[in-house]
Amino acid sequence: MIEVKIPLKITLFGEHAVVYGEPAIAATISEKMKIRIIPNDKMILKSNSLSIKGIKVNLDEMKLESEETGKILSYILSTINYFKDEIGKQKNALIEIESPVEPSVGLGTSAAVVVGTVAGYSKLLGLDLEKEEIAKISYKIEKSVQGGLGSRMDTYTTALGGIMYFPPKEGYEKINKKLNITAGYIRRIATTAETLKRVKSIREKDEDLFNQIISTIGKIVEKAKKAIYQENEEELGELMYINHGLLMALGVTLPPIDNLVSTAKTLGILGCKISGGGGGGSIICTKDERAKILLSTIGAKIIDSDIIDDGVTITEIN
Ligand SMILES: Nc1ncnc2c1ncn2[C@@H]1O[C@H](COP(=O)(O)OP(=O)(O)O)[C@@H](O)[C@H]1O
Ligand SMILES: C[C@@](O)(CCOP(=O)(O)O)CC(=O)O
Ligand SMILES: [Mg+2]
Repeated sequence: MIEVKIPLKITLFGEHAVVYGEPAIAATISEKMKIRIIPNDKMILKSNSLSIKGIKVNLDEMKLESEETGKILSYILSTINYFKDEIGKQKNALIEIESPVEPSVGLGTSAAVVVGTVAGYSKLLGLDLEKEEIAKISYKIEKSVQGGLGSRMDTYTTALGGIMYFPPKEGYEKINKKLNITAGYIRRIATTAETLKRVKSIREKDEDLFNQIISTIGKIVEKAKKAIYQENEEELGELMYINHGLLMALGVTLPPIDNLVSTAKTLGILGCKISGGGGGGSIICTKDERAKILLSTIGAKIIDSDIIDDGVTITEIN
């Protein structure tokens, strides 16, 4: 059996803008997804956290049919197909996913699923991929499932681990600094793929205005990078509020989250913002007990958001 552990991630700064070539900063947290790959006579997927709405059962073939099923399976199926079509290798396995959170909460669950499956399945196929290679393949797969939309941020962060700065357009740089964050999430209806399409349509409506917004986000990211290196938590917090405001301008925030963020500012919490794809999902604040209380008032689930250095880990258990 192969067991893969993949950390979830928070986006500190620059989500959405990174998709259009701007810089971003993300970090892995102590919440981890586990994927076990067990050789099997059939290809089977098992997951502890798939809430599938509107299930239909085809009694002729005893098959489960649902719109959600396609969405849920897409990242795994594309990974299996990648190795079949591009590498010419295939082996049946039971793929078991154990996630500490529901799918699609802005914590990089899609990247974790892809990175974990690429890491574990390639091992089963006898390939010994470096973490960077896992990140590269996973990025390609995640982007293709999302209809060609998406950045390298989530897959590279979850594969390589730590606080990661992504310069404009390409590359990455690990930031060896400490950061303390409080985080939680609320359920969201739209997936990141769907939110990305909506953001793209805003761009098509007024490209000039859109470019102004995302380039300002890019400037915030560069200032935030400096603030992290200088351990200036006040500056960092202030930049989180500004980044949130621009994400609101892109239409990816929600009223309860906007209220929380502005209440947090009034209370003197150093910084808060939405994190990830938006439309609900994750909220991060500078570490503060009051932020936990605020998150609970909107029904958010608090997560273990200690920033860790690990990326994906693969263990073979015989
Ligand atoms: N526990 C899981 N088991 C199987 N697939 C999952 C799981 N969690 C997430 N996924 C996949 O990731 C998709 C969600 O991606 P996305 O909306 O980008 O969420 P996130 O913002 O957390 O990355 C789901 O539709 C599903 O395909
Ligand atoms: C919105 C985006 O910048 C981050 C999405 O993060 P998540 O899937 O919501 O965890 C998309 C991307 O970078 O590919
Ligand atoms: Mg995702």
